[in-house]
Amino acid sequence: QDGSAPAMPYEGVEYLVSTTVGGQKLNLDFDTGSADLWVFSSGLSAASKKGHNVYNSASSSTYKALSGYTWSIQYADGSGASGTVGTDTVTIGGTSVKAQAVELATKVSSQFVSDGSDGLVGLAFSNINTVRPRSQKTFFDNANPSLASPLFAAYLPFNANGAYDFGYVDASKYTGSVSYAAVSSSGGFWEYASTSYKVGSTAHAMSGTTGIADTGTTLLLMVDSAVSAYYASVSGAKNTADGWTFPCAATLPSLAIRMGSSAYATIPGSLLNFETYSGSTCYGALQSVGGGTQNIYGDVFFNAYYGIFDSTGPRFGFAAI
Ligand SMILES: CC1CCN(C(=N)N)CC1
Repeated sequence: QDGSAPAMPYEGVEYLVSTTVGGQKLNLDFDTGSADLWVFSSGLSAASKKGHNVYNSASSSTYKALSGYTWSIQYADGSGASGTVGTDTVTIGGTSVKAQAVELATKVSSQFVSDGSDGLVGLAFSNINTVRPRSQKTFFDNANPSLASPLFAAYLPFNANGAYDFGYVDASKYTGSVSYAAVSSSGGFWEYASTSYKVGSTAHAMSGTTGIADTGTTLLLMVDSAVSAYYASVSGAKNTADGWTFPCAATLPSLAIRMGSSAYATIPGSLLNFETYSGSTCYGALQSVGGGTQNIYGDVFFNAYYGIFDSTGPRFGFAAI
């Protein structure tokens, strides 16, 4: 059954969705860049639990342990978590899954202790789920057969309440028409070709590069050729040990990103100043992805576009918000 759940912005770095697991309410970070649903659990140390809602499987009448199953995940930023596994009823907005694999964290890295989320809902493809000895399905894969349309969508406006829609595209959340990029899921991500970009109106090739639609990453992370070309047009921009900074008074050009083999998605300059770095120096929302040829289009992308994760194809749809 279809549903929509509010997504609340948290400190400009993520969006949290109130989710019930076995009737217990948790604020979870929806992450289309991973495929594990894991929660802070009663098995964590007191220090790790500080400031978080915690799931206690012992007080859920619908919890079933998966004996001998474990999970362990490391994220790109070096953070990580691990623990045990069971199933329980998970409800997000109006969409419920009865026997969803719920991964109970018995260890979490310091980044998660200081983070606002009580865990993650992985919405990438189930082939990268870390549960062993048998990998488990994502909430979307489990819910999919019960949805009117086999898709979910992310509406994440800048510094405002957003939503995740399951089973339908909400035409009230975007303007103009939807464009689509063909997705290759073999790497586990909502990944598509992204082979050129425009800084303002100047186009540049980005041959052999892909992008992933990643609600679990805050910024836009791109290959160095694109990031250098962008900041070459920003006077006073500097690549510091912490990343690219520029004078807060600088006028930032727009960045148009080619999505698949067709349309461009244009991020306005106003969304490309992430935060004050120090004094009158600001920190860019566009930063280097480090190595490789896979760009990571995070929340800043979704601040400009409604994102449609459609399992038909699969394909990724985008429409200006
Ligand atoms: C490719 C990486 C992107 C960031 N990640 C994530 N959102 N969970 C990890 C994978």
